[in-house]
Amino acid sequence: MTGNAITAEGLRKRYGETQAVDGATFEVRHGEFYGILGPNGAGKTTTLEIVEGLREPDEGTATLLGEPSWPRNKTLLRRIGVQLQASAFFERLSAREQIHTFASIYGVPTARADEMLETVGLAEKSRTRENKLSGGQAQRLSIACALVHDPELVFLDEPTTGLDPQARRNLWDLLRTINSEGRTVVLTTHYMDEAEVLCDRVAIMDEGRVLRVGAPAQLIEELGVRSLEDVFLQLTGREYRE
Ligand SMILES: Nc1ncnc2c1ncn2[C@@H]1O[C@H](COP(=O)(O)OP(=O)(O)OP(=O)(O)O)[C@@H](O)[C@H]1O
Repeated sequence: MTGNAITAEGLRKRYGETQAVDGATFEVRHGEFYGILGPNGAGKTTTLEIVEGLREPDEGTATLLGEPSWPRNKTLLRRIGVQLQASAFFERLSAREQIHTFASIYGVPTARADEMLETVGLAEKSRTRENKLSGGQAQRLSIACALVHDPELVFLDEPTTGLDPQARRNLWDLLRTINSEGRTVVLTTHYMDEAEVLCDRVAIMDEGRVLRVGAPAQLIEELGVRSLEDVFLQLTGREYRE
């Protein structure tokens, strides 16, 4: 495929007095595992919402899979997967009912939805209600729902937040598989070790701008530091977790 999976140029978005995104520019290649890192309030979520076509920028343009993100494009929405927070599940439904609901929205056969539950290791929990799933299970269900229509590109917003180390590692394996099947993966995370092991490249964001982009190892070398955590500290002048 030619061109980039995502091109974002000079994105700006203001909410009242807050300049949430202030000229964000970056590109994601097809098949890339791309991380967006930044402290709370850096503008990551707003930037992704603009790229996904869910929010109109005040300025700038975003191109997603070769098409403009805005005005919202229904054909494009079918080609991308957006992981919703576990709190966005339909109330009182079981894991299987949740994913069947997503499948029916996209016209996907229920057998495919059941397969997806199995892929994320939730076949045994299919009859469990959303509010009875553990944190890791709920994250895996939300990823399964985002993948049920076999999108080319997946957006994951802090997929491993709040998980114990073993559950995080299991999810890393799943995310690697998703990417190795040829899908572009864009993820935001608060964990530098996670970005370091998973991402081909990361964009470091602060105050609505992309400060630097590169492969984790390359950034570490360029700045002459020991870890991505140090890169972050050096570029933003602050600890990642405040
Ligand atoms: N709908 C909104 N209305 C008003 N202000 C908003 C809105 N959404 C975000 N903001 C503000 O814009 C700034 C950027 O928020 P955003 O959620 O994009 O950052 P983030 O990097 O995703 O943060 P976090 O890591 O905490 O999720 C913050 O100061 C936030 O308070």
